[in-house]
Amino acid sequence: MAVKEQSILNSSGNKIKTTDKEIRIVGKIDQPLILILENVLSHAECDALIALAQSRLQRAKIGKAHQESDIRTSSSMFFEESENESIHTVESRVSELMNIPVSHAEPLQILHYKAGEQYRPHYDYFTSDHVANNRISTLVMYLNDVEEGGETYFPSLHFAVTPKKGSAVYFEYFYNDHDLNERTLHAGNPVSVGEKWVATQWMRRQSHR
Ligand SMILES: O=C(O)CCC(=O)C(=O)O
Ligand SMILES: [Fe+2]
Repeated sequence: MAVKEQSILNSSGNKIKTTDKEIRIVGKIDQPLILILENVLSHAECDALIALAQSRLQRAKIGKAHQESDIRTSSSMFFEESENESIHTVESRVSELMNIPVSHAEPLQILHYKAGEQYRPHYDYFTSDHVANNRISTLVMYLNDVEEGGETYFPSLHFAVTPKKGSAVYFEYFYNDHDLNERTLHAGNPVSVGEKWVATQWMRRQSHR
């Protein structure tokens, strides 16, 4: 059996304490490390992020050419770094939780899916050969409860995470073993009923800001 690779997060025990929150680990896969986390954001913080994002949403643009694409049919926006008190609080907590300095963080992204919208299976890391400062980990925070559908789905692991307001799924893909990284392939399943709001934090290997 291969040697277990080091993970970024210390996930022993059933909680992770940050300066201002006690986050509960309610589910876990080991290799690659995937954690289901509760109490990452308060309901008030979820509502505030949605309200701030709502007016600034554009049709999701992905890829170098920034074309609209079927890969992701949701709408998205990015907050400016620490653009206000609540964004700053969330960024600081998330960086503590993910055990990566905030200087490695990409801008916090908000995604909004309406019924029928989805994000097809993808890797969060860049797969081209010469990426100098690739992504290493992701936190997807759920800002609302979805009536039906909209799970975050890991097809290689046959594992689905149901969105729950204030909860999150964490995963990392900085492993030397490429198979482990590839197992983090994931999708946002189509929303069947209702809508879905998430905030995504991607972390880079080195400073990005
Ligand atoms: O909406 C989801 O459940 C997944 C979002 C996602 O994969 C991403 O933002 O990279
Ligand atoms: Fe993703």
